[in-house]
Amino acid sequence: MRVELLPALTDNYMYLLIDVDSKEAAVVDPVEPIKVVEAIRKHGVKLTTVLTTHHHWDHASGNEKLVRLMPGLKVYGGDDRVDAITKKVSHSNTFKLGSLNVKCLFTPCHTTGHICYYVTKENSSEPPAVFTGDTLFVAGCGKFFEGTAEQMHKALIEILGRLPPETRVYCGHEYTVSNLKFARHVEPDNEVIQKKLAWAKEKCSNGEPTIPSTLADEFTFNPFMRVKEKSVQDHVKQTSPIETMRSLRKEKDSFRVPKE
Ligand SMILES: C[C@@H](O)C(=O)SC[C@H](NC(=O)CC[C@H](N)C(=O)O)C(=O)NCC(=O)O
Repeated sequence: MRVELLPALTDNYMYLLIDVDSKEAAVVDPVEPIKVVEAIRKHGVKLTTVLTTHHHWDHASGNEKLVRLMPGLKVYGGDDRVDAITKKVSHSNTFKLGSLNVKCLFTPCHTTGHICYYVTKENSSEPPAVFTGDTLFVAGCGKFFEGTAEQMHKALIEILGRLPPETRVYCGHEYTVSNLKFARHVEPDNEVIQKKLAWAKEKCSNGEPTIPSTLADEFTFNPFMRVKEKSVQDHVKQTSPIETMRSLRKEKDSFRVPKE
């Protein structure tokens, strides 16, 4: 499989997912359809599928226009509020994209109908990929607009956290630097966070993406995936992972990101 990053708006990512064997492609959250059409032409692939992570305008508002430009597209999503939806999916639904297998992971919390898409290639040593929308970001997670700490704990730890550690994480926004500044505030003695922050600042100053990450790496620097760690629990003065999740989210919602 091949994944092309397509930056959109100010800090969103769309992704072109290509099955190299069949040249069939899907696009994740095509908020800027013209850029998608250009990418399809550039890569000479056949777009058949739209994977929508959630209904927010900065992810789903390009669906209608893309379907008008390319009639016949299948539009997947987990919420009736997703524009132009043709295939409503739920947890563990699977389908094929050429030779790739796509599995839908229901991760409600940022929105009630949020879906992550987990992609594997059979009989291949290629690492899997997961498109996490606004559930899991590099070093952070989405705001709990329509859900609870229990739901985000389930999404991050029990669903995404149990995928193979080498799984590549493709998220919905470029928030890595600000997320790592919050992670550093939570765990000032965590050297992995310091190194990842220096790396992410360098990438961003060169205009390069910090995506993808891996699930194994997220467990080393993402405070929302480290809610079992004593250092993280101590920071928020909690002893349970779910209460730690709740407290971290509350604190980050009003965290003032330092300039440096
Ligand atoms: C409605 C739509 O705009 C979103 O939900 S975007 C995801 C959301 N982003 C923000 O609130 C913007 C601020 C952000 N902190 C930033 O770094 O620029 C979100 O869930 N953010 C996660 C977070 O931890 O802030």
